[in-house]
Amino acid sequence: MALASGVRFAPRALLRPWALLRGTTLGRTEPAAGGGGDGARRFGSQRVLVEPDAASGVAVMKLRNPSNALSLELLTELVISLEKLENDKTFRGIILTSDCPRVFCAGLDLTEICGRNPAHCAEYWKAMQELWLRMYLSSLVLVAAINGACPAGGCIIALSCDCRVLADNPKYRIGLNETLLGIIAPFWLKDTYVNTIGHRASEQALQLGSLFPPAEALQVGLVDQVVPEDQVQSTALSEMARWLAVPDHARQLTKNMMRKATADRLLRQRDADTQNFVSFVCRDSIQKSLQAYLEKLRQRKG
Ligand SMILES: CCCCC/C=C\C/C=C\C/C=C/C(=O)SCCNC(=O)CCNC(=O)[C@H](O)C(C)(C)COP(=O)(O)OP(=O)(O)OC[C@H]1O[C@@H](n2cnc3c(N)ncnc32)[C@H](O)[C@@H]1OP(=O)(O)O
Repeated sequence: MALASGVRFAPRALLRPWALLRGTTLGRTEPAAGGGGDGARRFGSQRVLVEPDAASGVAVMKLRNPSNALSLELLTELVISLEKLENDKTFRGIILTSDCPRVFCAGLDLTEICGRNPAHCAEYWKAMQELWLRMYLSSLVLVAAINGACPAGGCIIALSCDCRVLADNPKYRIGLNETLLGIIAPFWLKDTYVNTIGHRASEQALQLGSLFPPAEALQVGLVDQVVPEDQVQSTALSEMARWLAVPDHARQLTKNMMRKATADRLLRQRDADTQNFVSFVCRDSIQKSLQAYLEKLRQRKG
């Protein structure tokens, strides 16, 4: 499997991705609902459903994990689906959205870093880096159709797209709220925020752990459009058409020019970034506060 980073990254899950997917439907195709003609074959896995439309060259990728928390399995399946579309010259763009009601993506799956050993945390963080690198540097146009809450790691996924359309629902807040959990956004995530909303706005939002409701997210430039919920998909398609109207080679080279330095910074320090993450999250104090946060989330449900 070709990796965005070259040769250094070899988490077990990605070296043996199919082992994780045993019993799932990844790689199988089936007719899309209401479809049946050329380009209407969907494929996917347990946690990622892909609805490709060969005629338009656009695939809709739907996340369908509980709360779309970024488990190791979800990260792995996302990378595999992305790679499959990248390698198929039929496709020029992906619309990324959620199949879970009210949640686009709940961010890191905290159960992957709570009570886990350092090796697991390292493997998990490398998978997170890999997904970000692949999405941020993708040659395809990525449009996020954000149809639910989008905190922290969910915001990372959205920020790595080229364009963001957010449903106008005050409960669907977006931002990097890490500090409120007692954790810190890594430098590459901070850089992505700065690239999107500027230095001062990022400084404020990161320190305060701001989660922006739709109107504020639009105002600060975190999303490109806010539309009624039932128009998120159609607006994402219109945005996609606008981006695909540009010749691919010119758009791709320009994207690379804009993003390469940010990605290279992580590529140069990937191992150190992993070590920082592991030593930070494995501290007793951080483990205790993550446990308490998870417990609060579970209780809130009842
Ligand atoms: C220098 C050193 C650098 C060190 C770097 C350190 C860290 C990395 C830093 C940054 C990277 C990114 C970090 C993150 O992403 S942390 C995660 C942040 N996410 C959140 O805070 C969101 C928490 N969830 C919610 O607010 C809500 O669940 C929701 C997403 C708004 C959805 O609300 P809803 O009411 O629809 O659902 P529930 O709350 O009932 O949740 C259902 C179910 O899901 C579980 N769950 C939710 N979120 C998570 C999660 N992130 N991880 C694991 N599990 C989650 C929740 O507990 C419920 O579970 P149950 O079993 O009860 O069904």
